[in-house]
Formats: sequence, structure tokens, C-alpha cells
Amino acid sequence: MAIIEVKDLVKHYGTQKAVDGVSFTVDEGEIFGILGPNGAGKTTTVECTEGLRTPDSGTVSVMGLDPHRDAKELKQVLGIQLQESRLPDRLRVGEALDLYRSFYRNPADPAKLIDSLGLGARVKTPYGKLSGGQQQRLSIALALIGNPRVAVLDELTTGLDPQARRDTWELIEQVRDSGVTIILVTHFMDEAERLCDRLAVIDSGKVVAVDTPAGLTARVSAEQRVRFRPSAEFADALLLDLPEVAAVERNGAQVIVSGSENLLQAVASVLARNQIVAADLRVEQVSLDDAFVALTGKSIEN
Ligand SMILES: Nc1ncnc2c1ncn2[C@@H]1O[C@H](COP(=O)(O)OP(=O)(O)OP(=O)(O)O)[C@@H](O)[C@H]1O
Repeated sequence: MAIIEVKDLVKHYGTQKAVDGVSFTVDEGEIFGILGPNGAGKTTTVECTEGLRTPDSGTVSVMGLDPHRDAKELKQVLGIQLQESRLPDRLRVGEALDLYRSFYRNPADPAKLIDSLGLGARVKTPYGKLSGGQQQRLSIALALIGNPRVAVLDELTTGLDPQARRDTWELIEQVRDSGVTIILVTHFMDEAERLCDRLAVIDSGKVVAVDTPAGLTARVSAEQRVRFRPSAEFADALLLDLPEVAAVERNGAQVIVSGSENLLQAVASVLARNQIVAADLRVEQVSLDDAFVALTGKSIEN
């Protein structure tokens, strides 16, 4: 069931069209990604959804509420983690949570929340003394303190080290599993691939595609490649005879087989039947990166 509906959203800044007819729906209980390069219009789109910006035209509905007309009601059900939010350096973790808690009718238990975010030992620590990862966790806690039904997280893991990123991803999955619907704004492919149930690819203010990460890659190509080093010589025809195999290439001692569907299973069983062991076996598929380039004609870094 759709919990958020965005239809034909348009937003200009002066003469620049930042959002150009964006439409999508978000289902209850999913992590919905908004993926696109810098300046694509992601933040403007979610800010219209949050009621922080007024669209020039188009409609937004969050749980049946209009972000402007029903702003007060919306605040009670929507949690927002703003991109690069900063709190006063001297404000302690516990004080920040108490302050934000006071804005909501049915807030979460702050002790439970900060424990689940691994900030239990930091209640008395001033914001300015927290590490980047801890500050990020606090901003997530503040987005969740109102017990929201929907949380919007903008550039969740920017500036975090690899371990902190992985911890944050796990945390977001737990939040989703607790029943909160999440909109995740990101320009990281790995984050989108790992976390999002579905995602909208946005480029130059337009939605290019909405699909699951696997669906997006499948649109581009269903081709798979299997690479390995065989323990004994064999003729290419052995594999080429398989309906799943499209081509066999050799690169030194390495064999590269391309094809589709159950390629790995088909290749592995033929090799086993011929007593050939496949060392350093790797399966490669089209990545979300490749899909993004194919869909938008550019790399997300540009
Ligand atoms: N307040 C503003 N005034 C003028 N132009 C703006 C404003 N905010 C955004 N823009 C422009 O609108 C376009 C879309 O910006 P937006 O922040 O929505 O994109 P984004 O995809 O979220 O990018 P980023 O990841 O860099 O935040 C960009 O070209 C940006 O420069």
C-alpha cells in the first residue's frame, strides 16, 4: 500500500528547473531510495515531501496528508534527518534528545533509542565532542525520537568511515524491520544496492527509472560472467555446448565464460562431471553503477 504519493512535482529556483515533473509512490514498510548525482534534485524533492519547500506545481501526499495544509499533523508522523545538520557544540546528547522529544505527542523512549544506536555511554557528552559517526547516529536518533511512521534520511553516511557506514546500514535495516517506512536520499551506489527495496533514479530533475536494484540492473543486461582457473586442460566446446553459455574466452590461465540465467550452476556441473576443479571462481554481474550509466548516460560522480 502506498504511504507516500508524489505526482508531477515541479520546482524552480529562479529560472532554474531543479525538479521537473517527478512522480513516484513509496509503499508502507519499505526503504525507498532516491539516487542521483549532485544537483539532480533529490534534496529539493524530499524537502517538498517534508513541507520544507513549496512546489510550483504537482501534488504530494504523505499518509493522506498534504505537507503544507496539514503541516502540524505531518510533523507528528514524519522524522527528518537533514543533510549536514549541526547542533550547538555544547548541547549534550541527552539534552538534545529531551529537547526534540518535547515536540512530539507520542515520543520514543530516549534511553532505549540511544542504546539501540550505540550512544548509551554518550548521554552526557557535548555534541562538539562526538566523533563524526556518533554525530550521525545522534541525527538519526533525533529523526526517530518522535516515533515516526516515515523517516527521511538525506545523505545518511556521507563522511563516515567504512565500519561506521556498515554499522549505520545495519541500524537502518533494523529501523525498517520495526515498521518505519524510510526514504533514503543517496548518491552512493553500494548504499542503494544494499539497503533499498526499491529506488527512483533521478537525473537533471527527472525520474529516469523506478525499480528494485536487481530490476534496474536486469533492465540493462541479464548477462553474467563466470571466471576461473581450471585444474586441467579442456576444449571450449565442452562449455559452448551448454544452452546457458554464450561465449568462452581465455586470458592466460583464466577462463571467462559469459551467458545468462543459471550460468554458474551449468558450468560447475559440467566441470565436475569432467573432474576439473575451478580455482579462484568468481561470478560477475552488471552492477547498479553500470545500470546507472546505461540509464542516464553518465557516471554518478560527474
Ligand atoms: N536554495 C536554492 N537556491 C537556488 N538553487 C538551488 C537551491 N537549492 C538547490 N538549488 C539548485 O537546484 C538543483 C537541485 O538541487 P538539489 O539540492 O535538490 O539536488 P541534490 O540532488 O539533492 O544534490 P546534492 O546531492 O548536491 O544535495 C541544483 O542545481 C542546485 O544547485
